[in-house]
Amino acid sequence: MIELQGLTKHYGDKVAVDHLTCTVRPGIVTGFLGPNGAGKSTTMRMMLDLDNPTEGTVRIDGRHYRRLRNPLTSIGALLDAKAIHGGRSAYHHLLCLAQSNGIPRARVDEVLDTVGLTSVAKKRTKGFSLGMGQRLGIAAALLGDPQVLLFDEPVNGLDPEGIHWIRHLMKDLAAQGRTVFVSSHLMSEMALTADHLIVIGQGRLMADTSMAAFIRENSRSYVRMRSPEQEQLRDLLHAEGITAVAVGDGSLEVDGVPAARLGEMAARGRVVLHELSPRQASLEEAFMQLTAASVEYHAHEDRRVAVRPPGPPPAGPPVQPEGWGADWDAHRRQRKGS
Ligand SMILES: Nc1ncnc2c1ncn2[C@@H]1O[C@H](COP(=O)(O)OP(=O)(O)OP(=O)(O)O)[C@@H](O)[C@H]1O
Repeated sequence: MIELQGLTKHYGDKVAVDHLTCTVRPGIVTGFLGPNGAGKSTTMRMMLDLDNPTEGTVRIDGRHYRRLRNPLTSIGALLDAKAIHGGRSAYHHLLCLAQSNGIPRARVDEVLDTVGLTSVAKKRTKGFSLGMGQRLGIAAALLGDPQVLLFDEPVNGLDPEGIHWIRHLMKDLAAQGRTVFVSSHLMSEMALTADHLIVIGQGRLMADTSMAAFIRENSRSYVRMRSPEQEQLRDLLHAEGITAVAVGDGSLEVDGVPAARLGEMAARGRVVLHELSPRQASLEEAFMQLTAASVEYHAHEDRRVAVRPPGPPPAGPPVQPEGWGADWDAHRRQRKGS
């Protein structure tokens, strides 16, 4: 597990991480969320001893990072996939890491196979597309077969197939009993991957809870009802002391009463229902609700309009990864499709 105790980081006057105390447990995927500038990357860097805390400690399976004999065999991390020597091949990049950490050479082939890079293992990494770079970074994280894994924005640059792959990889790693700690700005992806969430805002802990509890506690749940006899339905509910709020699209919203009870009431009152649906806010809504006050940079309404005018997006060329890496990605997709 990873234990943070009063972890704090100052950059001059700026408090990037502020007395963070929490434990990241094994056997589950723990998501790490926070608005831009909340201190996620700084926290992850301190976990890996790449930055010194101003105060507080980080322990990996009970030890400080510097006390780990071969760190890669205890903790693996994907922080910045671009931080690779471009002149080296994927194979040599991993081999250097293996040799300096006492990891057998055979493991290099294994992890290349796991991330699907075997066919390009001898190519120089400077030709790699964004998605291939991410896969290579993940291979490096897995190299020492560590019990603890950190992934900072792991789905960055991956196509839908790659995103699906990393989601299942993280779940499998957790199911093997490992500690998996992952940050992402993609809320829909986080909702599908993480079992537990640690949320920070302006460096401070805001939530340390299960995904289900986080959504329940930070969002509104209600039941949506639609009826061709809306007035009768409202009167019926009113008679039972229930307030139904009419929303623009002709439906009613009811807070705090289970859908089953509302359905039974409508049946007893012989009111026809066209819709009776319990609604729960998404992770994104719950996250925005919780962190609204701690967002460092807000978009200015006028500026946003200026940047993105109404109508279809301009017909410029899509941003594509350059070099033969792009071809490799396209071929891989084609192979999958055929
Ligand atoms: N080397 C540094 N020198 C000065 N300030 C820094 C440095 N690194 C980070 N900061 C500041 O510390 C705060 C936390 O930054 P950090 O990159 O950890 O946030 P983050 O949650 O990872 O953000 P994002 O989601 O945008 O990646 C920010 O206000 C940032 O400007």
